[in-house]
This record gives sequence, structure tokens and C-alpha cells, in this order.
Amino acid sequence: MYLSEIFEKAPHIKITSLCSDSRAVKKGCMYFCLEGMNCDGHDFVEQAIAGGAVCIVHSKELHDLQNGVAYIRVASVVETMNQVADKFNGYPSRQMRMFGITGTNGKSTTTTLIRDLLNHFSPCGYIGTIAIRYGEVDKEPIHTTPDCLILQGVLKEMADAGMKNVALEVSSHGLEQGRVLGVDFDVVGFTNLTYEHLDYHGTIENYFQAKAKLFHLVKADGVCVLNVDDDHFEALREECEARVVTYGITKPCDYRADEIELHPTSTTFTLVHHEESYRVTTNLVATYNISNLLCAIACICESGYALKDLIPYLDTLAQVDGRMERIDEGQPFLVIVDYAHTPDGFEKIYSYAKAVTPSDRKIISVFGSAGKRDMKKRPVMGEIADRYSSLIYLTEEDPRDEDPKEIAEDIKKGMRHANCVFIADRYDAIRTAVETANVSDTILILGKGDETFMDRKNGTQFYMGDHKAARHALKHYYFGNESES
Ligand SMILES: CC(=O)N[C@H]1[C@@H](OP(=O)(O)OP(=O)(O)OC[C@H]2O[C@@H](n3ccc(=O)[nH]c3=O)[C@H](O)[C@@H]2O)O[C@H](CO)[C@@H](O)[C@@H]1O[C@H](C)C(=O)N[C@@H](C)C(=O)N[C@H](CCC(=O)O)C(=O)O
Ligand SMILES: Nc1ncnc2c1ncn2[C@@H]1O[C@H](COP(=O)(O)OP(=O)(O)OP(=O)(O)O)[C@@H](O)[C@H]1O
Repeated sequence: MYLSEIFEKAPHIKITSLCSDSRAVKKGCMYFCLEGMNCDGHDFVEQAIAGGAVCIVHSKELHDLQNGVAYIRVASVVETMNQVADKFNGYPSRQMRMFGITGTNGKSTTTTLIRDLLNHFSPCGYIGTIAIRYGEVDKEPIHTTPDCLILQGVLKEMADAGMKNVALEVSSHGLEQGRVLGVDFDVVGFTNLTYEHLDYHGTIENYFQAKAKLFHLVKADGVCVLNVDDDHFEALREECEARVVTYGITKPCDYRADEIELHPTSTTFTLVHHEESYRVTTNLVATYNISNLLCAIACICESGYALKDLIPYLDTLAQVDGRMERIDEGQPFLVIVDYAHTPDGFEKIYSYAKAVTPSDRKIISVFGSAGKRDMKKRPVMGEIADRYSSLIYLTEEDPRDEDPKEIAEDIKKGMRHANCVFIADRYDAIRTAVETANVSDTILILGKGDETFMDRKNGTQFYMGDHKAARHALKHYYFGNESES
């Protein structure tokens, strides 16, 4: 594409790629100077030009301008970058129905459910924490919400591959940093807002405001799907300019789950939507997943599909990787791998574990907390785990350059009752939990979900993953404690 096609009165220079990192520019690239938390992209203009940049988009005054390079000064580099990336890629989000889901917990689950259900009717891509998926393509993501240059490129790939819909996880970091400003959202959904990421946002109000940005990015004739059960529902409704549709469990709303019966491997409930009512069985477990399912159903139905057509697919929904994943090697106790890593996520998964574990049996927990991330939540999560568990194995969980034992000490500050042991190696902690479990106990392995890496002080290293670790330990170290209690 030529620069003159992007900016009026700009020289006729060929632009071959877009970039916001001077270390990655290629010949013919347009470089965007972004102001970050650690440094300012304006300081790397020379490096960008040396690497081959032919156009610099900036907001601050630059000196020593070079011949042969076009300089475009704009009020907001982020906004311009989004517009250019959208145009450069042929406006891909206008060619597909775009679903954006935000919230503290449940984004990956809800977007995966949207994709899984919609794929029965019309091809849908997924972009989020777990992967970038469309058709047969399955790629590792860098971020939950990719930066706009990557995002628009991926959207183009999806449109070119025949996707008609995209379910996109939209993180608060992504919203704050304007990564989705160029996306034309048709449907935006909200799961919940609880304590998380305050190291980045500072206050819960700022965090809410970041999430609320998504609801200003939906098309005028689009839909905002809100959770009536969440404490921030009313405040978020105030922010919505497009039509609002509601879902929930505890209050009257447009899509409601009533008479919920929780079972260890399924859930039954009555799905009420205005005059329609269906008794539904789904293979999803735990009440919070019913909330996620309602959000997904509301998003799909409000984009034109009939509720009755979705019902047949609700009892064979795909397992969401690392989310409430049951590991079954024939052992007589429950082993669940789950990505819970927030106080609310902990509260929810423990209340589910309590509901399905006989009262005279143990809940055994294995978890840690991420290094160099929100440290205040550590004792809070320790307190919750302690309230429900008989035994806790604290272990490493992406310690980065912190000492995992010291992170464990922070977690322990919230504990008062449970037996708690620190085992540095995560596999060893999982193995020990398996060796200690008895019939009808529940082991919860929390915090890493489907991730197969460990961020340590010497960088990101391969980790076999909690699901594989649990399977391996069950196969090799569980010898049957059936007679013990
Ligand atoms: C806190 C955060 O989100 N930081 C993001 C931010 O980094 P930053 O503000 O520190 O950027 P910076 O290092 O100051 O650099 C500013 C600019 O100068 C450029 N630069 C910098 C150095 C150089 O030599 N040359 C150069 O051009 C950089 O490319 C950048 O454009 O902008 C960078 C470029 O887009 C991101 O890669 C980076 O994500 C970091 C790696 C990150 O870990 N982000 C996480 C927290 C995140 O976004 N997570 C959410 C999910 C959260 C959740 O729900 O769990 C996500 O959506 O993934
Ligand atoms: N609606 C919900 N309410 C509370 N907790 C939930 C909800 N949905 C999922 N969780 C918990 O949060 C964990 C992460 O779920 P999921 O990956 O769907 O959320 P997410 O918002 O995508 O999180 P992240 O952005 O960190 O990946 C789950 O493993 C579960 O423990």
C-alpha cells in the first residue's frame, strides 16, 4: 500500500509493513512512536530508520529529520495506528461479526463457548489467552488481546480463511492501551468485575473504567450483553450507548438460568428467555460456568440465532483447555486442573469443590501465585484456600525473579487452619497431592490451567503443564489408597 492512500497529501512511498518496535522494523516499514510505561518510542526513531523505516508517525516534535523519510505528526499515535492497521489489512472486522468479551474472569470460557456453539452454524475464529484459532489453525498467542498491529493482521487472516465471526477476549490492559480501537464490534459482553490487576490500574474504579471502554466501541446498532448478577451492572449499563441485553441467575433478566441442579459432571437448569423456557442439561459444571454459558448464548441469540437451535448443543460443549479440566485416570477421587488465579475465581472453584466433595472427605490444593504481579492478592487467596482445604501444597507459579518460597510465605499470611507445605517443584507438589489423596477426596490444581511454560528468573522455560503432570503422577505414583480414610 502507498502512503498517499493512507494519508491525504502524503508522498507516494510504498509501505510494506507496520511496526511499533524499532527492534523489529523491516525495510519499507511505517514506524509508530508509542509512549509506554518504561520508555518512549519517540526515542527510537533513529534506530527505526536505520532498520529500514520509511515513514515515522509521531505525536511529539522530532529533530534531525532525515531526507527520504516521511514524518506524519498526529494528535494520538495509538488512534492513528489503529486506523492505519485496519485500513492496511482491508478493514477485516467489517467483514465478520465481531464478538468482544471482557471481565475479570470467564473471558476465555465465554469466547470459547461462543466459538464452539457458533461453529455449528457459521465459521468462527477465537483470539484470546488460550490460543488464536480459526479453521484448522491453532497458534500460540503473545497476549490475551494482541496489540493492534498483530490483531488486525490476524483478523485479515481469519477473514481470508472464510471466518464469518470472531470471538475476541478483550483484556483491561488491551483496552487501556487502545489495542482494539480499530475493531468494529457487533456484540460486546461483560462477565464480571472483581479484584485483579490493581498493580496496573491502581484502583478498582480505574479498572472498571478500562473495562467500560469496550462498551463505547460497539456499533450504534450493536448489542451490549451485561451480567445482572455483577455488582458493577448498574454502573456499566449507564456507560452503554447501544442496546442492552441482560443475563443472570439471581435477578430478573432477558436470559436467566433458574432451578439450577449441580452435579459432578453436568448441570441441569431452566433457561428462561422472555416467553420461552427450556429445561437444559449441559456438560459444563459449576454455577459460574452457567453464567458464562448464559453470556455466550445471549451474545449468539442477539446476533440473530434462535435459542431453540442452540439447545441441542449444550450438553456436548467442548472442554475449555485448562478450565475446570477433570483429569481422570480411573482414580477414585476427583482431580481438577483450573486456571483460577484471582480471589473471586478461588472463591467460585472452592465453593464448587465443596458442593461435590463429601463433607467427611478432604479438599487438597496445589497452587502458588505469580511473581512480580499483584502481590496484595496473595494472602487473600491463602485465606480462601485455607477456609476450604484440609491440605495445601504451595509451589512455584511463574515466580519470575522472585523467590517462590517467599511468595508462598506471603500466601501463608492469610492462612490459619490448613496443613500447608511448600514444595518448590510444581510437578513434585502435584505428585505429593496425588500420593496423599484418598477415596472421594478432591484435588484442585490451580493457577496455570493449560499453560506449558514457567516464567523463572532466567526466562520462560518449558513446563509439562498441570494436566500432563497430574496424569503422569496418577499413572506412576497412585497405588490405591482405597482402604485409607
Ligand atoms: C503492562 C503492559 O501491558 N505493557 C505492554 C506495553 O509495554 P510498555 O508500556 O512497558 O512499553 P515500553 O517498553 O515502555 O515501550 C514503549 C514503546 O517503545 C517501543 N520500543 C521500546 C524499546 C525499543 O528499543 N524500541 C522501541 O521501539 C516499544 O515497542 C513500545 O511500542 O506495551 C508493549 C508493546 O505493545 C506490550 O508488549 C507490553 O505488554 C507486556 C509485555 C505485558 O506483559 N502485558 C500484559 C500484562 C498484558 O497485556 N496482559 C493482558 C492480559 C491480562 C489478563 O487479563 O491476565 C493481555 O491482554 O495479554
Ligand atoms: N464467571 C466466572 N466467575 C468467576 N470465576 C470464573 C468465571 N469464569 C471462570 N472463572 C474462573 O476463572 C478462571 C479463568 O477463566 P477464564 O480463562 O475463562 O477467564 P479469563 O477472564 O479469560 O481469565 P484470563 O484473562 O486471566 O485468561 C477459571 O479457571 C475459573 O476458575
